[in-house]
Amino acid sequence: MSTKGGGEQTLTVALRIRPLNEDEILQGASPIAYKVENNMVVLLDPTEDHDDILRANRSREKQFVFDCTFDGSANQEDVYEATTKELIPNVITGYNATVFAYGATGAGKTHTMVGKDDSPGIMVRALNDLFLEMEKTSEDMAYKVTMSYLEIYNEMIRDLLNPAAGILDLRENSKGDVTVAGLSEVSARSTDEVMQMLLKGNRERTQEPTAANQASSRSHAVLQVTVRQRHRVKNTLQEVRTGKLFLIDLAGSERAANTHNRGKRMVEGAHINRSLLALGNCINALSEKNGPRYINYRDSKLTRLLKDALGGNCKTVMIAHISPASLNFEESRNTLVYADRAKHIKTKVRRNVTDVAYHIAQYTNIITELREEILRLRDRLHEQGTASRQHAVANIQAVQSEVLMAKDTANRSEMNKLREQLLTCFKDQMELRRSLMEVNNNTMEVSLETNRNQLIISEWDVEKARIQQKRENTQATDNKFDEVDDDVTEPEDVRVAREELKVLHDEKHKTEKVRVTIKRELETAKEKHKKLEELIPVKVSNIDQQEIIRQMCKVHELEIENLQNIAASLMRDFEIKKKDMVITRFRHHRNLCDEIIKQQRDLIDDNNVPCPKDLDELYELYKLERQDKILKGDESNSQTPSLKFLTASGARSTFGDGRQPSSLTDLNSYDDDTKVFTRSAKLKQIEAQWKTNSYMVSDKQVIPSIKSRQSFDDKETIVSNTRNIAALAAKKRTRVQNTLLQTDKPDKPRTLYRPTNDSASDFAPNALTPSRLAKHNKDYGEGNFHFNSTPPSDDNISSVTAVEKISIHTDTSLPPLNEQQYKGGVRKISQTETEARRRRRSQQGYEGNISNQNMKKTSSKSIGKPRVSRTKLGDISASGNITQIDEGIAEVKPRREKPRRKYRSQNASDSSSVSTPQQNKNRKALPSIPSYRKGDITITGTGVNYGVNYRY
Ligand SMILES: Nc1ncnc2c1ncn2[C@@H]1O[C@H](COP(=O)(O)OP(=O)(O)OP(=O)(O)O)[C@@H](O)[C@H]1O
Repeated sequence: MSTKGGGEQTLTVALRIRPLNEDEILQGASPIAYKVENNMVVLLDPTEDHDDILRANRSREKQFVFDCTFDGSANQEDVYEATTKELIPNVITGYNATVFAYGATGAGKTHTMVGKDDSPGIMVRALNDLFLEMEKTSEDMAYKVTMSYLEIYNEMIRDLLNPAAGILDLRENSKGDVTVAGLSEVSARSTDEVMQMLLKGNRERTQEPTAANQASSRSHAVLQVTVRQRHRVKNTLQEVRTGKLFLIDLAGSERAANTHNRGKRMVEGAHINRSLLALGNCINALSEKNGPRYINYRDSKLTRLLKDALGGNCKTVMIAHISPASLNFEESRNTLVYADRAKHIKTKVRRNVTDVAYHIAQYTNIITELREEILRLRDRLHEQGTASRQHAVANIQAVQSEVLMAKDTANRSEMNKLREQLLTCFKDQMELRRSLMEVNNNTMEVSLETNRNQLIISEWDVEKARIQQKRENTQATDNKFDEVDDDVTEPEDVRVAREELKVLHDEKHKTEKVRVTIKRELETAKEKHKKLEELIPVKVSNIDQQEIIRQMCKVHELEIENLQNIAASLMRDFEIKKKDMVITRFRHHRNLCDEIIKQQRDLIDDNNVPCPKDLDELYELYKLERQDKILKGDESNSQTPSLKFLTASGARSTFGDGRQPSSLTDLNSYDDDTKVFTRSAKLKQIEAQWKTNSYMVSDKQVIPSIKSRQSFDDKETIVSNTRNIAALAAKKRTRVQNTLLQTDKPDKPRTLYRPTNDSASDFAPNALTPSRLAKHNKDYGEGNFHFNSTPPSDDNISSVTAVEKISIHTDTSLPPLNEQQYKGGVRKISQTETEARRRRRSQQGYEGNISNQNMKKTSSKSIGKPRVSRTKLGDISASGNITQIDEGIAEVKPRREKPRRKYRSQNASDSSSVSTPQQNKNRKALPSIPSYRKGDITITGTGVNYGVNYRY
């Protein structure tokens, strides 16, 4: 082994003054040692005798200067930092270093070197730093750390790490190197392992209580740490640096007087003192100014072990300890004197380097180790490369992920924006469409309400004309032609109806304007929607998101379709209700005819009026038809739809109490006011006759029973009229048969009656003639107003075309109002004209002389004509048009009652169902009035709430 570098260095001496302990304070000791500045200590002599003349001029205090001093305020860290820390790097790099604690017993040596758990001493701190320092250079250098821990107790060496080894011997080789034979040298790889071994060794150390120290160390403890350092790469010539660190806690010198030791303790003390004396002698010798003379290390095992530390190749630090108590003045002074001498001790510090020249035989091992090192380094590089590659890949993926996320976020944001815009557009469109439907609904309601008011007005016109006619008749009878009073007070209802018509007219225009505006806005919204849809592929790149938006649009289209279906359904309902209204009207007319025929038949039977065979046959045929219908349920069914409709529609029930008629009698037995088709006064009277089993033959005459009808004396008239009816029936039947022969085809259903052309030609242009009825049915059947099965477009939701069709259709299918009536005026019949008519009728035999000719004439011209039939019995049909119903039975349209009875005049209520020839004499033809009251039908279906859930 050689030593390189370094040089001669003096011993570093530090002094630590511990605080006064409790015992010392109790004994009244006073502090006599003080630290002055960083490296001076002042020791006062507490035994100064002022009477001693010889010492009178001597100073009481002694000053000592050391490399560093510590007083009671210094902690373990301060002492370690100042004395030991700087030695650690030197030890690692191959230098020897020794730190030993010197001082009297109880001065604090063990406290400084070993310390406690909460305040570890120099040993723990130095070992900890040693491993930390090696870690710094572990990449390039390989270290091997071994430690041994021994004590010299009573001049015997014990292995504290292996106490079982017993007493160990010191041996010295030829080079003078001192070793302990059999001392265990334990390898340590970490600080923890070193600490565990140190604690174990301390537990094995001999400590006994003395008077001076409760835990007095009775031995010198030597901890040796050897660090071998070499480069990791081996060569054929390897440099190995070996540094040794000795950490020594000496036993304290003690005076028997102070320790009061006896026996074993006294023997221990003697050994301690002898070894310390040998140490002192060595220090004295080493510190001589003239250079060291012979140094007797062999006097004690302690000095032999410290040979290198004191005078050899070692950086040595001595930490002297003293008590500040005046009681320990002598011990403290001695320690200070020894420490002060030690300052002059010089050592030659060199690095311990061993050059290992390997034998050729070891080359194989070296090569193997080198290869292993290469592999290790490669693996390490690979690991680092892999780790860095993985890190790079992870980084790239993270960046890509972030980019994708950002892109996705941007895309999603675009989609959400577009989606919001589309949703807003959809909602706007739906709102507009709903508004459009409401407007259309309103238009329909306005149309219905207009019709209703027009009817009220037209009926009043009829009523007014009738009242005026009656007055004219009265005045004619009284020959007061000059005093005709045309002033008939118009009822409140009619006045209201006229006002309502004006309001409705304005309302219609306003509604139309709103409709146009809404349509325009809807077109704008649709344009916007179209543009937004075009933006979908541009703004949304994600296919799935595009699909989501497209599906959303599809949902919107379905919502529109749904709305269109609702609108179509409403229109259909509206149309059905209209048709029901018309059908019901004709059913009633037919029932009325049935009733008339029945009563006429009863009259014939009751009076034994001879009836022509043809008439009988016709009647039988009629009965058969009737029974057939009843058997088929047509009779009841014919009522049901309209009744159901009326009840369901929320309007007034046909029979007020919600019942439905089961027969013709039922139909006629309910209160008029609740009926859709109000019964005429005549029908009411007929009902009254049924109830009282009486017949009203004139306005004022009531016959209790048929058999007691004494006043009804004109049997001849009845016979005559009956003959006329029979003749009429025969004629009709002949015509029917002729027509059938001419026009019937095998596949056509046989009809009993067809109007001839000539009679049809006489019909009033607006009356409901058979041909018009056929056309009407055809129109209905062919769906003049129909809805496609395909979803309607916006136009057939929104357009009022449908409503207009309904209006047109309604106007066509129902007997129209006279233009004059629509205008609210009634054509005045002048007295001259009235008289002329009267004369004309007189010439034609209407004045009670009814002939076959007259009857024939009447029958041929009365069909569909808005005029009065002047037959005695036929007066029943005086106020209506004779029309044809599908079974070919002549139906008489009764003059309908007014919608509002309250404005019916008293005179009007007196109208008889069977008027006398006298009464019929001057009667004018009344205008044709539709026999239904539109106002009685409330189309509540058009007011439904178009609740369309708009969700996406
Ligand atoms: N700097 C200090 N601060 C506080 N307490 C201290 C200090 N130094 C020593 N002491 C206390 O003084 C007592 C004696 O110390 P210590 O055992 O270390 O003395 P010693 O010199 O080792 O004695 P011995 O030679 O008998 O073993 C212990 O209780 C220790 O805790």
